Amino acid sequence: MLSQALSVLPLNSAELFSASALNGTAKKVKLASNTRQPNSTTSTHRIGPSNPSRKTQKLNLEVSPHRAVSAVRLMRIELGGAFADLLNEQGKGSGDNEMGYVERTLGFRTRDLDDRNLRLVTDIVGGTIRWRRYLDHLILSLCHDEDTFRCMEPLLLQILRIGFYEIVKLDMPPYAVVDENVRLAKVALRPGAGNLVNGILRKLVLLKESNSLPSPEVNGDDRQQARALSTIYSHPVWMVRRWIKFLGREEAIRLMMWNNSDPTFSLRANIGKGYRRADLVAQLEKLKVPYDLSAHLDEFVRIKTGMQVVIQAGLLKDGFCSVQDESAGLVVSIVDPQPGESILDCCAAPGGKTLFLASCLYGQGMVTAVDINKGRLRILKETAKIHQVHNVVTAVHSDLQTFAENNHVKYDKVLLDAPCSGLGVLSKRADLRWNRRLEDMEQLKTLQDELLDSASMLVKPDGVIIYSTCSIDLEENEERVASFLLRHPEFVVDTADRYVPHEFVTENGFYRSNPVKHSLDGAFAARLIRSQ
Ligand SMILES: C[S@@+](CC[C@H](N)C(=O)[O-])C[C@H]1O[C@@H](n2cnc3c(N)ncnc32)[C@H](O)[C@@H]1O
Repeated sequence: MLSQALSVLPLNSAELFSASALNGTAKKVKLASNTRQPNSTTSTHRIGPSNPSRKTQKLNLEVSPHRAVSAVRLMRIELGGAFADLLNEQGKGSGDNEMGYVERTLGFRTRDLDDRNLRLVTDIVGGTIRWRRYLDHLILSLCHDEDTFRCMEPLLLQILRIGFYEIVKLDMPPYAVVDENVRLAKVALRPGAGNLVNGILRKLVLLKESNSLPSPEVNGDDRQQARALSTIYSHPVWMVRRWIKFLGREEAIRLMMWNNSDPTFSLRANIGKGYRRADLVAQLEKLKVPYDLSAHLDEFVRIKTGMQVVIQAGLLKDGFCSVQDESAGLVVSIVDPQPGESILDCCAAPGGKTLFLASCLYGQGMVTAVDINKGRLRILKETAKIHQVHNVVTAVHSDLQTFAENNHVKYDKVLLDAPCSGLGVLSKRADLRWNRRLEDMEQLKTLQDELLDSASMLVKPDGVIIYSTCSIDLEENEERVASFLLRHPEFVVDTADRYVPHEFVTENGFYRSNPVKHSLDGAFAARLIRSQ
């Protein structure tokens, strides 16, 4: 299925050792030698009894652990498209699991990551990915020639990107950054790699200190201007061109700046388990995590920092709360679930909206959660149990089209949270901008139309279908709805005004959150009533 082909899958380790990080070309690369002799500070340790299965490992105390882990994680992401944020890994354990990758890639382990190091890894990885195009522009301009850049080993390139990001965007003390990254290159690769990093980073420091970092001129025709902006704001050219066309240049720039900013996260108190926002707030205060109450949704709070603390306190694992952006919570407001209703969630996994919908039923009614992806559906089922809403959730593993053809039950409400480009969530999904291609948009639109047709077969007379995406793209949103209404005149728009604050309602009566205006992820929903 196209949707599966477009999804971002974690990297398998065999690929890690055979694919090229550069331009997606499949050439054999040597990341680091596993036969390297231990250097003077590399000692052999048996890691404690907490994991007896571990064999003797080389522990390197010389390199800074967060840089080594960041470089390896960056390679994994670039080579395989894994998620960039720690939320997708299991809190503290993520550093531990990751050490296996570090050892296989670099030939040594580092000290285990403490909380501070974990935060640094998240910041460095997220920022380096976001700014990749801009950083590469700087690196290229400081390389001896273009070939040096194009043929650079993946690990060396990541070390340079980290150094450039730390100096240019984090304004860290430059000579400490140079020393640390030179050491990493020397130990993980070879002395000559360290010399190269030293030379290039020192040139960068001089340019920065004299305020003369090279920046492309924004002039020429539309394409040339888009190219320059795409380098300055570090986005793919096709996205920049598309946003300039649909949003205008100034708004496109504001959107890119939002995408490059540190993401904020929202937490939803799990009412299914009897917790209210006041309980969540009490927990956050106990943990000293700063928060803001959501202005739009009763059970939500926003946090800018402290996600690690929340994870480690077990609030997510125990089902006390969920991470859910308010923009997604507002889609559930558009569904307006009521106790006793039968609701079909067509593309449900991993279940963010299903769980919120189910908790609003207070034990009466049913959410049928369909998804084509078995693994993601398993997560949905497990989380429904933890959240104690499993009594009102039925999970069905199926292609929606097959389900619609074979299932004769009709539902009061049908939510189609369609597979989409994710262009509304680029601030949180740092790597996504580099994985999307213009060609994806056409394929996604076809899939969205097909899924809408299937979903519409499952709505009762007078029932409602809600079409939603986490995209800000007109063609995936308004245009899909317009095209659906032409094919299905039996549906009419029910304006979103009754369900969400007016500031989120478009002139056509749809729900739309705008990252720049609302400081939330971008999302869209249309509520359509079946008249016959
Ligand atoms: C945007 S995600 C859904 C997110 C989910 N609603 C949530 O809030 O967590 C889209 C989902 O559509 C599923 N999907 C894609 N094609 C499908 C199909 N033909 N039938 C059923 N599910 C499909 C994908 O597996 C994916 O889980």
